[in-house]
Amino acid sequence: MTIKVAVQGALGQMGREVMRAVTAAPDLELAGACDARAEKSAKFSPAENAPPVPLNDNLARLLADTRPDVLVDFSLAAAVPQTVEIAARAGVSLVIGTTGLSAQTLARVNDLTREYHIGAVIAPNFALGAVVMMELSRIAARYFDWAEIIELHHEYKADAPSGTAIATARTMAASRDKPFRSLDSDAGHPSRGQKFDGVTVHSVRMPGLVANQEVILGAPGQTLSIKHDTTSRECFMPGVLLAIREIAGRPGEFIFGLEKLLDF
Ligand SMILES: NC(=O)C1=CN([C@@H]2O[C@H](COP(=O)(O)OP(=O)(O)OC[C@H]3O[C@@H](n4cnc5c(N)ncnc54)[C@H](OP(=O)(O)O)[C@@H]3O)[C@@H](O)[C@H]2O)C=CC1
Ligand SMILES: O=C(O)C1=N[C@H](C(=O)O)C[C@H](O)C1
Repeated sequence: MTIKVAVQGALGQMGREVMRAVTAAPDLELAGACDARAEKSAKFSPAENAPPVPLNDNLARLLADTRPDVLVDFSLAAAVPQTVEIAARAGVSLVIGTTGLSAQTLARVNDLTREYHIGAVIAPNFALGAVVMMELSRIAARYFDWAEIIELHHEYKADAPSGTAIATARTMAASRDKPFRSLDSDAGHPSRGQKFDGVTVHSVRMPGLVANQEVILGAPGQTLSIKHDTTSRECFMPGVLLAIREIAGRPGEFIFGLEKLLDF
């Protein structure tokens, strides 16, 4: 059975990559594309030699016209609350990679999955290597009382810190039976970063980067560094396609984190 997919934020860096990956997958069909900048009802070609697909800046109209099974969203955090309401009412399941979402938005998506019998996967990072990095950091956090994260991204990134850094810090803290330690003298020194669940996070933004994260854990006499480097956005696609295929057959389920779909 072919799964019909629409993309929100289609003209962005990730949206374009998702359209290429969906077009190349034999079991998926790119049904339509939505973006804030799209000309209504325009048609455009998502990849070389690919057939044109409808491109619309009105999501409700696009979903009504093209009837996809799954909407993939890589857009802007502020746009997601409206997107999820429109998709749910249209009975379309969600795969969301947009970061910077509030706790209220996550809770609302959870409610919508049950109310409208749709599935939803939200993952701060779809790169399998990054998910492994987060899992290794979770395990290591039990054995080290000190931890800091340095995340480095391209200069166009809208949010800081990254969704991955926040999720990593939360997962690490949750795996421990006592809080992480840090210096009392950190207070009042902005260059010491920002704490999330006791883990200090530092954000670097500059051209030349895609996405990188290093988790450094410390204990007397030793440190452990766990690092993931993204060199192209292609790395997110196996995770995005996995999420599309899984959620198409899991109505009513809300899944946060790609690790829940992997065999850890
Ligand atoms: N989970 C993961 O694995 C990953 C997550 N991300 C996240 O994905 C998101 C997008 O990243 P990226 O592709 O680099 O960003 P881009 O800015 O390149 O793309 C976002 C696109 O969404 C469009 N957009 C903004 N507002 C709306 C709206 N209201 N309706 C429809 N489209 C809209 C933008 O249009 P315009 O430019 O006109 O504003 C733009 O075309 C970010 O939150 C990023 O953190 C990124 C990589 C991996
Ligand atoms: O904006 C990006 O580029 C990325 N965003 C995600 C995040 O905020 O963690 C995932 C990855 O780091 C790339």
